[in-house]
Amino acid sequence: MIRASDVHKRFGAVEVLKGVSLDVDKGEVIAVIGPSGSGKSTFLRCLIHLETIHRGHIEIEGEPLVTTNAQGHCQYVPPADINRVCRKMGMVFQHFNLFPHLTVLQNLIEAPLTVKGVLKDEIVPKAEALLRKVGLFDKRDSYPSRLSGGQKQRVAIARALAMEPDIMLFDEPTSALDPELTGEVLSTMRELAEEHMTMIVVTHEMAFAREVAGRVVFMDGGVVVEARPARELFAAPEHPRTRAFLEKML
Ligand SMILES: Nc1ncnc2c1ncn2[C@@H]1O[C@H](COP(=O)(O)OP(=O)(O)OP(=O)(O)O)[C@@H](O)[C@H]1O
Repeated sequence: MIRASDVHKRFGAVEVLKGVSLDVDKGEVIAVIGPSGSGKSTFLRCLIHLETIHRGHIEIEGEPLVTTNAQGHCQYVPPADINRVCRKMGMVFQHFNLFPHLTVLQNLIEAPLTVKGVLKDEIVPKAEALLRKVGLFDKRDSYPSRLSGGQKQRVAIARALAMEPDIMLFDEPTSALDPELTGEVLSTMRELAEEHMTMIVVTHEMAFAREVAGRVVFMDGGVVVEARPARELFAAPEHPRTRAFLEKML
């Protein structure tokens, strides 16, 4: 569950998020769509504290990450709490961000061992089960450089899942892939959605947004223009900007 309200973010003098609000319930799958530069990735990165915000409130699974008082003073919770709150989320990036010097299995177990202090005997079978789930058990001992882009991204998803997050954030997970490799990644994500994982997916894959997301958020110019059930938004966009964007994309 995520509650984000009135989130503002600047890079230097440029305000790229101008009061973004979004509530995501447990088990919801949200697709965030919109033109390039509209602030989609920045918003996602703010949710998991890869970027700091200048104003607004963010609450993850009922716990505050950052609040803003009546005087407009923005305050994050203490660092230990930031880490604990952010560990409730896993993130998958456009460019996979796997550790190149570690094998596939080592990539999966690294954070559970070092960040969570899970015992190796406990995490290895879990990691192996996750690799089976994403269809890559046979790549257990391979290094990332030997994998295709689609395989790397499925490892990245399994690695995020190894931390047992409540929420998964995906930042354009198929944008760096050749078109023939996007399907395998999208079907892994579709499976997660069917298992009722709470997911926010920043994507240019309109078919995925329409078929898998429960709700679609259209962002433009650093604001949420409309956020509605996927079927409704695609069938009858309310805002002219949404309509113009969809006409270009579909
Ligand atoms: N680290 C940064 N420093 C300065 N400006 C940034 C930084 N990151 C993003 N921006 C700017 O913020 C704006 C929003 O970028 P963002 O990546 O969030 O957009 P987006 O909607 O995800 O775009 P795309 O679909 O192309 O990925 C852009 O103008 C971008 O250039």
